[in-house]
Amino acid sequence: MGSPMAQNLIKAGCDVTVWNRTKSKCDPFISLGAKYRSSPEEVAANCDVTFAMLADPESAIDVACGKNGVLSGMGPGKGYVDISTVDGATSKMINGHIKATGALFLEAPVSGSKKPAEDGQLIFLTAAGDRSLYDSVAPLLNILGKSRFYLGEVGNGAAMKLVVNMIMGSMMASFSEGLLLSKKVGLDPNVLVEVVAQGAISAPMYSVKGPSMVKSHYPTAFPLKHQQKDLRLALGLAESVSQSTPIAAAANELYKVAKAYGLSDEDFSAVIEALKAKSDDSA
Ligand SMILES: NC(=O)C1=CN([C@@H]2O[C@H](COP(=O)(O)OP(=O)(O)OC[C@H]3O[C@@H](n4cnc5c(N)ncnc54)[C@H](OP(=O)(O)O)[C@@H]3O)[C@@H](O)[C@H]2O)C=CC1
Ligand SMILES: O=CCCC(=O)O
Repeated sequence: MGSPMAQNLIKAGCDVTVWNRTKSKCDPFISLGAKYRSSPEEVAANCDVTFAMLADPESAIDVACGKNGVLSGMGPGKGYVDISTVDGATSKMINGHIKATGALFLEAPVSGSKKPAEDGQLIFLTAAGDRSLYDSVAPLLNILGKSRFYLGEVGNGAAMKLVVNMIMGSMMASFSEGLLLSKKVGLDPNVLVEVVAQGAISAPMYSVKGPSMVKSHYPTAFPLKHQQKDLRLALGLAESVSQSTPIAAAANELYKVAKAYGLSDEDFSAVIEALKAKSDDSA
């Protein structure tokens, strides 16, 4: 996700500096004119605003607060925008450390996957205690996304993102059950995809991913391991307020099974494979 976003900023004429743990992934951007720095600290020290797009809470904390991390390069007049999908506690912790340097922090997870990222059509779910950074990076968010919601206190953006992805993970698990059931009772799952697309439960996700799921193809847009991470974090959020989420809990178990089958880096629609395996077990 970080790659298409960086590319869009470069194409828009922004002065971009990049860093990634696996350096080779920076090479295409260096060819496009971006500068390269050898650590998150160096990036932060040399830029007014630093964007981060990282896998999970652990990597977000490590890159922000670890050795040669963003914190060491932060200070007054600078801003840090974390786009990674993390939990509210992680976001608040990073916010606290960034603010202590005199810099500003914006939590800005996104809805929308690889294609919307390439097309600059992401939906930003932003939240920060300090609105001035939100206002100053608005032109950059407008390059990367088609809409943005300012949600107030840090933690609200993470919570919104987790609720959205909790729904998405359950929807995909349910759709997978429907595809397999239709096939088992002698229906054509391709026709099911068409029927669903015409009615009240239509969703771009079903129309885009359904045809390839029928062919057992799962080209990765949103890695399954990240969907399971988001369900796990959403269940933690629900528990923190004693909200019952039995559907999401069941979906999470299915994604865990899919991970155990080695599907972590496939698209999250590969969760259907876990159901196929379960059906085979009980046959
Ligand atoms: N894909 C999608 O459709 C969407 C994803 N998201 C969220 O965005 C984030 C990124 O997703 P995506 O780009 O798909 O994921 P990827 O797994 O493709 O990329 C993860 C990035 O995190 C880096 N990383 C992982 N662990 C560490 C670490 N310990 N230290 C430093 N860097 C690390 C990786 O570096 P390296 O290249 O070295 O492995 C890579 O740059 C996730 O939080 C995901 O939930 C949000 C919206 C949509
Ligand atoms: O976090 C990933 C979301 C993927 C999407 O919104 O299509």
